[in-house]
Amino acid sequence: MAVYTDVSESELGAFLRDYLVGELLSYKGIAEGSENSNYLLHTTSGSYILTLYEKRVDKDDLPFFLGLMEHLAGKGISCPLPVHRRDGGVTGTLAGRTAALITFLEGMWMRKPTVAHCREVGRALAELHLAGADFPISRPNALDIAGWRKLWDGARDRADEVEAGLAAEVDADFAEFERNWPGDLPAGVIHADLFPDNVFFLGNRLSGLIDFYFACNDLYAYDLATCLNAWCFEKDNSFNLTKGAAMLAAYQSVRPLSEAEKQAMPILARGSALRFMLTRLYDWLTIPDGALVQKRDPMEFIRRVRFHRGITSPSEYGLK
Ligand SMILES: Nc1ncnc2c1ncn2[C@@H]1O[C@H](COP(=O)(O)OP(=O)(O)O)[C@@H](O)[C@H]1O
Ligand SMILES: N[C@@H](CCOP(=O)(O)O)C(=O)O
Repeated sequence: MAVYTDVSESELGAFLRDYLVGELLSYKGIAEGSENSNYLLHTTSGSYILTLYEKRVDKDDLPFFLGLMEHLAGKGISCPLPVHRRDGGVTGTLAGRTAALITFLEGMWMRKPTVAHCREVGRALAELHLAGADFPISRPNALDIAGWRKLWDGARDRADEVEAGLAAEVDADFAEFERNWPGDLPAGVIHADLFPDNVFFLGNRLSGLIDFYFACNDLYAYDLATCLNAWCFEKDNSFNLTKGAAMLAAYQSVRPLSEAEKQAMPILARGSALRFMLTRLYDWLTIPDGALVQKRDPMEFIRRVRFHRGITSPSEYGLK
């Protein structure tokens, strides 16, 4: 459960007086998510999500994240909107944390995504890339290779507790990424964490995207590689070629990939898998047992790294 910070009714009531959202009727902590504390609120004017920003969100980045949601929504992307306070601001302080209120999005995330869902996500990701292209603020990716390195420095000594030999394996990957990571591909605003729990559906139709708190400027194809990792592997860790092909074709129906982007897909997918393995590993080793958050398995993503290491052609992802 991701509620790191408790909020009392009186504190919340006082916080809401700065907004034009009516009277608080009820609120409860949301069990899902892992980065921030989230509450679902019902007021006399409707439903809202209250987010209290925790450790991985730098408060100076909030104008980027919240401004991006407004920008994308203005371009027709279905995503939450920050609710403005009476004084025009979009953040306040609650229970000692910076906090924001955002609009509630209808829909639910897919525990078992199908080919049709993967297709919808491919198209939505490309639309997001196009819609974000003229967003005026930029934010470097804090989880680029240098950011991975910092996580690794904090986890390496204990990595072999998770699997014998993991430290040496990841060291070798780093050496290759630091030598061969592509730098000159098309780049712009990316979501950077478009996993199934961040995409809502009503039936088979995508109803919206949430959780822009890793969004940044980086390679578009890297964002697509993250979606391949997040959506197109089965529970037994096998890659589902039909899902991959559907996602990639749908993406390209909106934003065709250049030949260089296609050729870079194996290393991008492998790097993206390592990035998620590292945040998971770091959390696995540092979050105390019994904390109210569901820890995610780092091994799921080292298996993806291994899969991508064996890819010799982008066509093995179903890329045309
Ligand atoms: N705008 C929204 N509308 C409806 N539900 C939301 C919204 N934002 C978040 N949620 C709910 O809160 C959960 C956690 O949100 P998320 O942004 O993924 O948190 P975290 O950043 O901590 O991972 C989501 O899985 C969803 O159930
Ligand atoms: N998607 C990441 C974890 C980030 O959690 P989210 O709830 O903010 O999407 C992973 O699977 O490791």
